[in-house]
Amino acid sequence: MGRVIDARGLVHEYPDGTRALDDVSLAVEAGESVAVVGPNGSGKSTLQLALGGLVTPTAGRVEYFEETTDAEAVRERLGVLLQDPDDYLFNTTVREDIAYGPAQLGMAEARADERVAALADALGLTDLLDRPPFRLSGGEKQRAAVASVLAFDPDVLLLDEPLGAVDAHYRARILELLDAHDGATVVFTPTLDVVPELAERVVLVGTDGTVAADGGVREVLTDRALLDAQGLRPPTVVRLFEGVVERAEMPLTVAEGRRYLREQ
Ligand SMILES: Nc1ncnc2c1ncn2[C@@H]1O[C@H](COP(=O)(O)OP(=O)(O)OP(=O)(O)O)[C@@H](O)[C@H]1O
Repeated sequence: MGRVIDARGLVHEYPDGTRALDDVSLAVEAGESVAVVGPNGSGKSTLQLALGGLVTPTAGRVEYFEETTDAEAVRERLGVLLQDPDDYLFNTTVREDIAYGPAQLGMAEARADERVAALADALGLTDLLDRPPFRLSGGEKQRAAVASVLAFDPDVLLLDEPLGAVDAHYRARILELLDAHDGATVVFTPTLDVVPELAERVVLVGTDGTVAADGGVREVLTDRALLDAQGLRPPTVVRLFEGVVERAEMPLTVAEGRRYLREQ
């Protein structure tokens, strides 16, 4: 599939003059998993909206699948999850919400039912399928929104804070689902602790709306000066081992930290 997303020189200014993105370029290859991080208000959500074709940037352009710069032409291949789950859940029941994408794509009913059941099972929604979405808790809504995006099997997932409201159990489930989502390309906006669980690459959007860093997870998340300059803290595990372990050996996840300690 090659290059799935090729964003060049994105600038976005909201009508009130706020410049949310300033010359952001980002190329994402098929199968890559990229975490977009940055302080509050740096432009992460705006970047996801621009990548998803849901805002038209003031300048710059996004090319999809080396084919087109028209997001609408590839809409069914883009799975976009915005920050607020209420933007997705508008049907009468959770089941209809999850089945909505597959129905829009004309997926055969039996296959769509299967997908709804499998996702509901994986995300603990089976007993909630007949409920109206507005009667769900915050975490349940977020799980339902993630299910509704995964249901139609998009080639690229643009997920703005998909894990914010979910507890540790379902966070792990969602990460497993994303990891298993065959060949999908994922651009997601997680908290720093979660980044090494899924991403290989980190794009750090700075307070000024520019790309402050774009590199490997280890390179970016162990760069204290870089993170300090943006008011960010390294993941908890990195803070624990900072000054004790060289950057090149630094455990990035709890599992890696445990392994390191066992080997001492
Ligand atoms: N509709 C809007 N009108 C004007 N300014 C906006 C609008 N939406 C966002 N902004 C501004 O654009 C900048 C980037 O916002 P954005 O929501 O993209 O940041 P973010 O990195 O996702 O933040 P957070 O971590 O708080 O979710 C901020 O200064 C924000 O105040």
